[in-house]
Amino acid sequence: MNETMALGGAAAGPAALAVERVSHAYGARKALDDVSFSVRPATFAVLLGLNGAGKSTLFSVITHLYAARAGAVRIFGHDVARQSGAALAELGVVFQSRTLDPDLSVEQNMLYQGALQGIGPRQARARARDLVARMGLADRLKDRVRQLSGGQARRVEIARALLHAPRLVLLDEPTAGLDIKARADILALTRRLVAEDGVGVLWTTHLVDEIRPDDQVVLLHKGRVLADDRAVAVIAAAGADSIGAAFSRLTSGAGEEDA
Ligand SMILES: Nc1ncnc2c1ncn2[C@@H]1O[C@H](COP(=O)(O)OP(=O)(O)OP(=O)(O)O)[C@@H](O)[C@H]1O
Repeated sequence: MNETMALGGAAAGPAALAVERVSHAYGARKALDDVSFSVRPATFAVLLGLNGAGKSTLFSVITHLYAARAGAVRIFGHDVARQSGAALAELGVVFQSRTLDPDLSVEQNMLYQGALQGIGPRQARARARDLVARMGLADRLKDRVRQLSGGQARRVEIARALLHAPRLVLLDEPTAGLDIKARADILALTRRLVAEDGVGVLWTTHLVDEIRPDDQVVLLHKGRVLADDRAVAVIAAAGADSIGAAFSRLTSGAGEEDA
């Protein structure tokens, strides 16, 4: 039985995300080398890797900004290259760089996204209000994004990514640059989406303290998947006593021939 089946069971319908033998290169530089893993629905999965591991490249392939040189990506069974509309309808994305308009209000940013997604204005307004409230920002709906803290703006970005009710959300280093409290808040809110709404999450980070024992961890290093299992199992398989120690053990020396 492979790890994917162990994590979710093979008979439970399509994976929220299936990355199948994906490779990508920038010229001669291999950024992703035969990457495969999957994320079951309603699962919090962590894509863990150091700078340059290939995490952002993988996000670009999953969101179809780049066409993979080889392999396929499926979102709830829909191939992102051949059934992009159906695949992307199930997907919400929070990119690493800030993408809100600072001069528009929180609500205007949300409604703009609603228009892009083809959601009617009444429905978009109601959903925006609900999601912003769930992110703990009900009283900031009419404020300009410029007036928010970095953590609050991140929460708006998460709310915006959820506007079209996707069942899979990708977050690329969402806590980068935030203080400890803001990081913890965003992590807790995102975990709640998994537990209460059944959203599948792929959370990219290089910070091992964001990982819980039961989380799925996909360890990406120099474009290759070195481990894919629950954190406790990754720790045990590496003969380590923490995910940090397992990470160090698994990555030391691995893939040096490509450096
Ligand atoms: N546009 C590009 N052109 C050429 N090489 C690139 C480009 N983007 C990324 N790379 C290279 O591909 C590899 C993977 O980079 P990528 O940005 O995907 O990693 P990452 O894990 O997201 O790192 P970070 O945490 O720093 O964003 C690196 O060696 C990087 O230098």
